[in-house]
Amino acid sequence: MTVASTESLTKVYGDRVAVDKVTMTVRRGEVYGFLGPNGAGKTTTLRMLLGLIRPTSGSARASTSVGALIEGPGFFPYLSGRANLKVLARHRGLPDSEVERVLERVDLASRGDDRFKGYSLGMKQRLGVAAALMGDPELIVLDEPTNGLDPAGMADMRALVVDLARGGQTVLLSSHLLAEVQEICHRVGVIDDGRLLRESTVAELRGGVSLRVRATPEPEALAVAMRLAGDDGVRRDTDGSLLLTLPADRAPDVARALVEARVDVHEITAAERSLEEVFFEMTSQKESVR
Ligand SMILES: Nc1ncnc2c1ncn2[C@@H]1O[C@H](COP(=O)(O)OP(=O)(O)OP(=O)(O)O)[C@@H](O)[C@H]1O
Repeated sequence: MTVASTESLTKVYGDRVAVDKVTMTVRRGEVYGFLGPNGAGKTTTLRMLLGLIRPTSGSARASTSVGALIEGPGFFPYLSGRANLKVLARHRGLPDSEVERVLERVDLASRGDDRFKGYSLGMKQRLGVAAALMGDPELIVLDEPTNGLDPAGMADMRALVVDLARGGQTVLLSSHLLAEVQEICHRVGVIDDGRLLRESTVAELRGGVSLRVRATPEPEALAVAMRLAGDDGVRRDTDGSLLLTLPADRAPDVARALVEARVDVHEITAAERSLEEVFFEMTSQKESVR
């Protein structure tokens, strides 16, 4: 079930198209990674989805309750984390018990009485997530939640997102870090230069698992590979090995067929493309179309 979606969403600033006909959907229960380099249009898209700015054309809607951490959370520096959340809770008519629940959720309960001012950046971000979780919204939107954090803070934030997802929380997060998205997201929308290049699961995006085969003589190996994986299912890698689009459990079949064809097998391994490779391939394809 879709909890948030955009349809041909567009935002123009002067002569700059910040977001260009973006159509995306976030489904209930998933961690959706909105992935793209700085300036790609992620924040602008999220702000339109949250109704903070108006689209130039197209539409964006969240069909459910939403909590968000979108720009550096505005907390009072001299109040404690707990007191800051209480201010927000009063403002929104929520009980103090909700403050305690979300402080526990982001693992800040024991530091809740410290002044916000003295928090590390990671703790400040986690307090921001706590604020977004107040009132138990079905969807939470996190704009670059790990940006600026040190490695430990990033790891904490990733663990928190994974933990929220395990509890059934739907999360939409933006990131320019491929490794991060690969690690914690179920589905990804790749955005560059305002345009959504692709939307799919992380696994689909990487093109599934393929088998890397190193065998000689090469022409005979290629013929066998094509017979098993189809003409379109074989690529030759730069080092001369063959990449077959076949699931890893077909490795024994491939080995047998090669041996039967009197081909010497030097290596058969499962090879998965990293999201990084796919991303650069995608963005360079886009360049060449221009
Ligand atoms: N209020 C604004 N006025 C003019 N241009 C803007 C405005 N907001 C964003 N832009 C431009 O729109 C483009 C997309 O910006 P946006 O902040 O959405 O990108 P982003 O992917 O979130 O990048 P970052 O991670 O750097 O925030 C950029 O070129 C930016 O300069």
